[in-house]
Amino acid sequence: MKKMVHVMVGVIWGEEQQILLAKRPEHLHQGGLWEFPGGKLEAGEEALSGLSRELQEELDIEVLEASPLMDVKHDYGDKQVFLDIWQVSRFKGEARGVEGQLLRWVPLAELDQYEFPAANATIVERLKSEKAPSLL
Ligand SMILES: Nc1nc2c([nH]c(=O)n2[C@@H]2O[C@H](COP(=O)(O)OP(=O)(O)OP(=O)(O)O)[C@@H](O)[C@H]2O)c(=O)[nH]1
Ligand SMILES: [Mg+2]
Repeated sequence: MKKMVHVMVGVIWGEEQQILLAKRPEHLHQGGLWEFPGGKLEAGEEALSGLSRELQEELDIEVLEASPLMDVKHDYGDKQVFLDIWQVSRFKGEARGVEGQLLRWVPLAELDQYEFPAANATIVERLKSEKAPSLL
């Protein structure tokens, strides 16, 4: 059986209800597509710690407030992922692409215009059916 990779994924909300997207470098799995920042949970690591660590490493921001949104399992054939998706409603610092990745703040209504890995379709649907956390 293929092993399932546990991935922490952050839906990061900006002050004007935009969401932060990052472009995956071409050479990586699902490269060239847009994604929500995040990465693999390490052995023995708590979910929120893993999310905070990944966002610190990739974006140089400090997560101040986050809550679980949903889980998505997806089999890419070459790789099976368990996406553990959290919404980040408050953070400290200004996000930058530490690993050279392109970043873009995208209004919810424009998410459809971006190409995501297949597993992300259900996340985008879910976000479009909801309002930004600060408006709830
Ligand atoms: N970060 C992120 N990963 C996603 C998304 N959707 C999705 O299918 N994935 C998959 O989840 C896995 C995440 O791995 P990653 O490459 O970001 O992991 P990482 O940051 O820890 O990098 P590493 O390879 O250096 O350990 C990839 O297989 C990627 O294709 C998403 O929206 N965000
Ligand atoms: Mg990553």
